[in-house]
Amino acid sequence: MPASTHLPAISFQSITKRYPTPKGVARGGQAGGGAPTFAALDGVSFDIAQGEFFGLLGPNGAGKTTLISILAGLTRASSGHVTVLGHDVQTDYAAARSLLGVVPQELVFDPFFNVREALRFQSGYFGVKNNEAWIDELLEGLGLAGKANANMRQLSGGMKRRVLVAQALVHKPPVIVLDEPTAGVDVELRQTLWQFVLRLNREGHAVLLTTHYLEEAEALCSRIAMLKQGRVVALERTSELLKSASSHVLRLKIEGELPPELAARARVTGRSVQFPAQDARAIEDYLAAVRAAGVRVDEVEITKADLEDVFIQVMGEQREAA
Ligand SMILES: Nc1ncnc2c1ncn2[C@@H]1O[C@H](COP(=O)(O)OP(=O)(O)OP(=O)(O)O)[C@@H](O)[C@H]1O
Repeated sequence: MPASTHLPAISFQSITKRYPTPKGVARGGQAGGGAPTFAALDGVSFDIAQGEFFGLLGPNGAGKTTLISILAGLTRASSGHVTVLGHDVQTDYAAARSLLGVVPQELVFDPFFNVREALRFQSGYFGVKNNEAWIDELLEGLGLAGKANANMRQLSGGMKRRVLVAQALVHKPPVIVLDEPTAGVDVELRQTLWQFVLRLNREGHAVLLTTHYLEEAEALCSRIAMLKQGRVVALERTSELLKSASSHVLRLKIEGELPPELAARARVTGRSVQFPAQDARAIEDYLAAVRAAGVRVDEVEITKADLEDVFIQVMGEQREAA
């Protein structure tokens, strides 16, 4: 990799982004006495190292896409700086952009090209010549080889997403940004995509991933930042985050409805409920409380906490603190 190794792949330095407050929303304050605004991002700072696989997580509206838009130079921060391998995304845009491969959330494509042409065009945009060998590798690695001559209009949504990934990687960027790349995507594409991205990561490419699939983040990311209402509320190695959570989870399958005070402490998915449980005493207490509420228990399981449990715990703590 050409960049000097001590530089972070990405550095977010005190990023704040203010938007006008939509009518009827009570959130936020006033910037400089003008129209009311709210902070979609509020002093966000963290670095991603070269070669790191980093996860950016947060509920809807937390500010993930806004942060990525600022990184990609599509949106301007109200204050703060972002650098990509030392290049500022505002003052040194061309250099920063050429080091980034951004896979956007939305399916945007040119309907007049076939797949190979779209990739050649994108190579030209980045000034990369004689790129056929890498384009072939992208087509192969992303399961697109059979569609190389298909027009973009004829592709299914999943295939279009593969092309978007290939387009973002066509200039072999050292920093790869994936904004919810697997939303609504089938198992096969997920596996193809992760295999290919993991290969690039092993070869030294840094990856920034946003996803709502926490099991993917847990499996792939070595470090994770959690955003809530524009602020970083957790920034840790994934292994440390998992250790910090309640060590176990009591999972029950129930018949009936939990009383609200118990439901508020559980993760409820239909008939399945899960309680964070530090020790055997907590497990006994939850079981007794469920029984006392007259709710029938059909299945009981005690398992280790996963990233989703941590996420719910961190977001819950933030809610209580607020
Ligand atoms: N152009 C805009 N004008 C005004 N408000 C905006 C604009 N873009 C985003 N927002 C607001 O900023 C906040 C952060 O939005 P953002 O899309 O970054 O969240 P997100 O974490 O990516 O959410 P999701 O998981 O739903 O994609 C939200 O409250 C959103 O409504």
